Amino acid sequence: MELQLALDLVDIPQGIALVKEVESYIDVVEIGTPVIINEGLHAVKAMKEAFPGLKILADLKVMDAGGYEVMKASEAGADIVTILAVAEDATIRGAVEEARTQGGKKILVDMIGVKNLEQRAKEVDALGVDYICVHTGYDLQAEGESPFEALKTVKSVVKHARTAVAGGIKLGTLPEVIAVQPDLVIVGGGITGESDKQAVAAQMKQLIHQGA
Ligand SMILES: O=C([C@H](O)CO)[C@H](O)[C@H](O)COP(=O)(O)O
Repeated sequence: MELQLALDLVDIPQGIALVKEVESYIDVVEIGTPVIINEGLHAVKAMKEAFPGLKILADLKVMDAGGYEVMKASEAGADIVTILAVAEDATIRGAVEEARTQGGKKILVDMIGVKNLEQRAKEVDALGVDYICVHTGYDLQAEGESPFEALKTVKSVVKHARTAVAGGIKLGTLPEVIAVQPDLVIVGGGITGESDKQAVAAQMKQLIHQGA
C-alpha cells in the first residue's frame, strides 16, 4: 500500500516546500487539478526535477483526447496520469495505449461521478488501466459524503487493476481505509491542512506500513 500526497491549493514553490517536509513518508506526489489549471504542466516538470525519486501523478482528469493528453503529461515527467471513468471507452483505450508507448507510464481512472460503480469498474478494469480510484470530490465532501463504501464495492469486483481511494481522508479515518486494503491511499487536506505536516505524514506512513 502506497501513500500519495495531493497538492491542490498551492503554487509551484509552495508545493516544492511542502513536499520537502514530508518526502520521506510519501511514495507519490499528485499535482492536483487546480494546480495544473493555474500553473500548467510546468508544475509536473518542476516537481519531477525537484524530486526525481518520487513518482509524480498529473491529475488531469482527462475526458477526451486520452492519447494526446497522456503524451503531453508524460513528456513533462508524469509517471501516472488520471482519466475520468465517465469518459468514452475509446478515450481510456487511447490513454492506456499511449502510456505503454511512453514506457512504464500508468493510467489511473477516477470513478468520480460514476453512478453504477460495479458495472463501470468491471468495464474499465477490462480496458487494461493500472489503477481504479474511488473518489469523493470536494463538492460531495461538503455534503458529508466519503469514499469508504465505494472502495469496498470496487474492491469486490476489480480483478486486474490496483485500487486507489481519495476524498477527505484524515489521520482519524485512515484505519477504516486501510482495513479495505487499497493499493494507493490519496491524501490532500489531511496532510496539507495540518500545522505539523511531517508528523501527520509520518503517522500515516506508519499506519499504512502496519496495515499493508
Ligand atoms: O482530486 C482532488 C480534488 O478533485 C481536487 O482536484 C483531490 O486531490 C483529492 O480529493 C484529494 O484531496 P483531499 O480530498 O483534500 O484529501
